[in-house]
Amino acid sequence: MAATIIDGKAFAAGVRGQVAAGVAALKAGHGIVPGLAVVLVGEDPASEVYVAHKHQATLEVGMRSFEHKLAADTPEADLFALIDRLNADPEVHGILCQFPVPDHLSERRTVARIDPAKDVDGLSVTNAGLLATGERALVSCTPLGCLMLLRDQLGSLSGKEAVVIGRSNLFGKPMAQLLLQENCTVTIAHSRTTNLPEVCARADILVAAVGRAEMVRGDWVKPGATVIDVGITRVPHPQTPGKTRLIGDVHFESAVAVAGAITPVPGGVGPMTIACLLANTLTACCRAHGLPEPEGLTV
Ligand SMILES: NC(=O)C1=CN([C@@H]2O[C@H](COP(=O)(O)OP(=O)(O)OC[C@H]3O[C@@H](n4cnc5c(N)ncnc54)[C@H](OP(=O)(O)O)[C@@H]3O)[C@@H](O)[C@H]2O)C=CC1
Ligand SMILES: Nc1nc(=O)c2c([nH]1)NC[C@@H]1CN(c3ccc(C(=O)N[C@@H](CCC(=O)O)C(=O)O)cc3)C=[N+]21
Repeated sequence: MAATIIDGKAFAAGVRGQVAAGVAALKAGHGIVPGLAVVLVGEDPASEVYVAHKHQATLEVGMRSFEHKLAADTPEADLFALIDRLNADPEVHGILCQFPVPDHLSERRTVARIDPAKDVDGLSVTNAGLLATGERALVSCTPLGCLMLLRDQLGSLSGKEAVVIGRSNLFGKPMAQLLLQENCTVTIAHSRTTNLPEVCARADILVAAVGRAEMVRGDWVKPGATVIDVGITRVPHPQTPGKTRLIGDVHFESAVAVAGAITPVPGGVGPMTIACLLANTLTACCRAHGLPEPEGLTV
């Protein structure tokens, strides 16, 4: 039987609808408008596209969007002065600094400068620690989005074998923490893992976040498994010169024949990342004002 193709685009539209309802309720009940600030340093074209998407999506759910584009040679002190202003600004409830940043800046130091209560990427040591100890955190958007898709697809995840390929702070580690919290038996694989195909073949839930196009083949997938493809590689479009297309970490054609359910690229995890960024901004805003958080948008 062919796999279910998980429609992340449609699911994300539902999440954005819930966020919009929460924003409307905050406005009507309390006169509060959640605000998201996105900081982009330098002129990476891919990052500019994402930042434009985020800006549009933020406005569509009724939030304020503050875009800050800084020159590629911006000194760290200037970036930090901006972050300090955003930390202190009561109209800003979420702050995201788009990565990668130019080489003279440090992602670690940049994240550390952001107030953890406004860290809607969930990257700060505080939020990572809260997640790891099972306390209320702001959770990195992409893992949060993947968990929403998995719960929708599978219901309870308890007792399932989960394999996450990739161990980054932005995705792999928080994804593994969330799956552990859901009572999965979690394996984290990475570039030094031996026998990766065998490790993957154990997985009831296989999550790939590597950044290597079509690395995961159908014969690595356990029959009936749920496959979540996080990877995004941009390649030249085969037919249209000057255009690009996106490729996931999973070889879709071979995996779809074996899996029980699978996310496509594009239209799978990517749209959930942006929807969860908005959800996190609403959550941060509610917490900042001591108001109850909307159901279903946090873990
Ligand atoms: N759809 C979305 O919304 C998002 C998509 N992404 C995409 O997800 C992918 C991963 O992102 P991110 O986590 O930030 O990337 P990183 O580059 O930070 O991490 C990649 C991970 O993959 C591991 N890896 C590399 N090569 C192999 C290999 N041959 N076999 C097994 N593991 C390997 C690395 O291992 P090691 O630690 O040993 O080096 C590392 O842990 C990228 O394609 C990115 O574009 C990211 C965020 C959001
Ligand atoms: N601080 C920080 N936080 C991030 O979360 C972060 C980041 N930096 N840097 C880059 C990566 C990548 N990322 C994506 C977001 C949305 C899509 C997305 O919307 N993808 C659509 C397609 C978009 C298109 O067509 O270009 C899809 O997969 O269907 C993809 C990737 C967030 N990232």
